[in-house]
This record gives sequence, C-alpha cells and structure tokens, in this order.
Amino acid sequence: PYVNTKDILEKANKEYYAVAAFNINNLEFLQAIVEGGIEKKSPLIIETSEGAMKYAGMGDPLRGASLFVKMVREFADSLDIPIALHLDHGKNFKYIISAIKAGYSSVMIDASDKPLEENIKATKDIVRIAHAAGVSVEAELGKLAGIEDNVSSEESVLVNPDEAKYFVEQTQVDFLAPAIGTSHGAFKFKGEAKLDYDRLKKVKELTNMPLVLHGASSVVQEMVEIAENYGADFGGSKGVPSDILKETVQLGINKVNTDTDLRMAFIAGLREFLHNNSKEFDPRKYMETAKEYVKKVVSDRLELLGSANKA
Ligand SMILES: O=C(COP(=O)(O)O)NO
Ligand SMILES: [Ca+2]
Ligand code: NA
Ligand SMILES: [Zn+2]
Repeated sequence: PYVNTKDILEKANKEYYAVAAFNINNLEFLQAIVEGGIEKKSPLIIETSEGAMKYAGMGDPLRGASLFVKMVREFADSLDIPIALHLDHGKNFKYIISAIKAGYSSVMIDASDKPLEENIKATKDIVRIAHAAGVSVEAELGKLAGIEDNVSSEESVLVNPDEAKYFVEQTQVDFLAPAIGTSHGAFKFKGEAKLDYDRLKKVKELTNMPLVLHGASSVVQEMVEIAENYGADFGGSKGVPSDILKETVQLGINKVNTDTDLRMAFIAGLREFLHNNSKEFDPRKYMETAKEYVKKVVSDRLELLGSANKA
C-alpha cells in the first residue's frame, strides 16, 4: 500500500531499525528498488529531489511531481509492502507545495543553510500547510559538507543537540536530519571515515523522534571496480563504511538517504552491458544488467539496515 512516511518511520523508531530512502529520476530505478523491496519484504521510501521533479516534468515541477506520484502509487497500490514518496531537499516553496498538491507522502524543507530562527520559521510555515494536507515533514539541522544541490558548503557544520530539541519543539517537524559528518556524493570524508556518534546519541535522547542520515551511501567498491573496468573514472571515491552505518542505526537513525550507491550500480551495469553487447539496441535489454545491479545494492542495504521482513 501507499502510506505516509511517518507511519513507516514511527515503527522503525520503536523497533530500532532503519528504512532506506532511495532517490529516483526515472522508471528503471523505481522498478529495481521495488524488486528489492519485494524480495526483502521491506517497507520502502522513494524520494525525489526538486531537480528530479523538473527533469521528469520536462521543466514543469508540478507535472513531474504528479508523474512520480502516479508511478509510485501504481506500484504501491498493487503490492503488500508499504511504500511512501518523499520530496528530498525541498528548498523552493513552489516545488514543496507542488509535491504536497500532487500527493507526496512527505516533504523535506531544507533551510539548514539559514540561521536557526530562519530555519524554524521556514519549517513552521511548511509544517502548517503539510499537516493540514496530511503530509509529514522532514527538516535538517547543521550542514553537510560538499555540494548539496545548488548549495556548496565547504565545511560541514555539525548539529547542536540542544538546538535540535528547541527546533523540534518550535516546529513540530515529524523527522529530523542532524548533520553528524556525512556529505553527499561519491567522495566523502577528507581523511578517515568518522561520524559524530556522541552528537547523534544526544539528539536522539533529547528528541526521541525518527532521525534521518543524509549522505549515507557506502560507495560499494565492487560496483566502482566494474564501472572502472569499462571506462569510468571514479578514482578516490569513498562512502560510509557498513559498520559505521550500522552503528548509526543502533544510535537512532531511522531513515537512510541513498542516491549515489544506486547511481554507481546502474552505471556499472550499463557500461558492462554496452561493452559486451555491441549489437543490442533494445532499452529493455541494455538496461537489464544496470537494473539487476541496482536491485542487488538495494537488497543488500535493506538487509543491512534491518528493515527486511518488516513490511
Ligand atoms: O543524502 C542523500 C543521498 O546521499 P548519497 O549521495 O550519499 O547517496 N540524499 O538526500
Ligand atoms: Ca541542507
Ligand atoms: Na530527505
Ligand atoms: Zn541529502
């Protein structure tokens, strides 16, 4: 069934596991993610960026949002696993309202690059509208390093746990993304991979609510190697090691945003297939390996996060 993201995350919060939130831009990634969810009998959160809405809608974000709602609902309504659709990194009021209007389960209002009081104001505005429409809301505190869509903040600013408690009380947001040292993309961490567990523990104790980890891809080296065998150049790529990811789940992370890992798996499969099948031009064929590798990465992650058999 098609559900509200909050329902999925409240259960995960109670039982201390996490649910992956997988980004999509097209049909093929959605198909592969759904196959992984069926295989693992796991709840799924599908999420799209504002860029994905624009891309799918060919420049019209409301059309893109409505296309994603229709595609995701078509799968969700016909399956036993709970599936939610979430707007990731909502920064533009028009896009956020378009997602709510189209029927998304939840939206993120990302005003983490603003001073605290501005972040609170922007979040309260969205919470008021979203909750009136039965839509849940995610917000972010602290800043991820690296490029975050159109905002490139060089240094990451880690969450202040006391601020988090105040923020949640003031905004009534449904789930919170505390920055604890991750960054988006395939080149995480300057030196050794390390996250601020202490801050995460404090935020969980002070808020007791579902928490979100952004920039949570592991950058699966098996996929990087396959892609590089067939011409990719991903030198120096690095993600969140699995043991560190598991530790964050033990400490209260319940939604794990995963985009880069699926992109790596897809391009690895596509490069491999195209290299070995010079005569093929049927898109249902030449994206097969790509989808198979995405499904594999999805299934492994659902297992790792503990959401397998939780549908
Ligand atoms: O945070 C993410 C995805 O992060 P990755 O680049 O690590 O997949 N989306 O909001
Ligand atoms: Ca942000
Ligand atoms: Na998000
Ligand atoms: Zn993110």
